[in-house]
Amino acid sequence: MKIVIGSDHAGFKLKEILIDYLQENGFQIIDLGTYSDESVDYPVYGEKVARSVVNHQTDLGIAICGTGIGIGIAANKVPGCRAVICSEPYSAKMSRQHNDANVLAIGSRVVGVEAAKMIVDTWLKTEFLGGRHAQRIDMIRKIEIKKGC
Ligand SMILES: O=C(CO)[C@H](O)[C@H](O)COP(=O)(O)O
Repeated sequence: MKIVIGSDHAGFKLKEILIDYLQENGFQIIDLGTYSDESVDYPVYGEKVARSVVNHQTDLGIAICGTGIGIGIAANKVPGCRAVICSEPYSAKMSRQHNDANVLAIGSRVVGVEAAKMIVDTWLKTEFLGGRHAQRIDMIRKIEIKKGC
């Protein structure tokens, strides 16, 4: 599975740790930056990660900023992106099963490294259930069309 990952400066260190962790576990990683802890703007990286997934260059995306909130909001502005901001594994699991979330946003200032690994593990191994949930995803897509996205 090909995973795209991106962060701002606040998420940089956690991004590097998760890249090593995921590569050790057999995932192919595309790292869209940032590449240091010099201050940058999270919307740039949220958009990059979301576009990579929505354009099918990668299967799923991980986006990290200080809280996960800003980068998750930015990612969700890209039509077709369903980013979820998660700080515990239950929501990570449900976001895949029910919402077919395609980007996971994590707050490096909110969750510790081991918790982040657990959230990522859960999210990546859980599959979308389809059925009634697929109809609801279709309704979300229709909202995007209505907005003229
Ligand atoms: O969490 C974030 C957005 O939701 C950012 O990482 C955070 O706002 C960056 O803050 P600073 O520039 O003070 O390091």
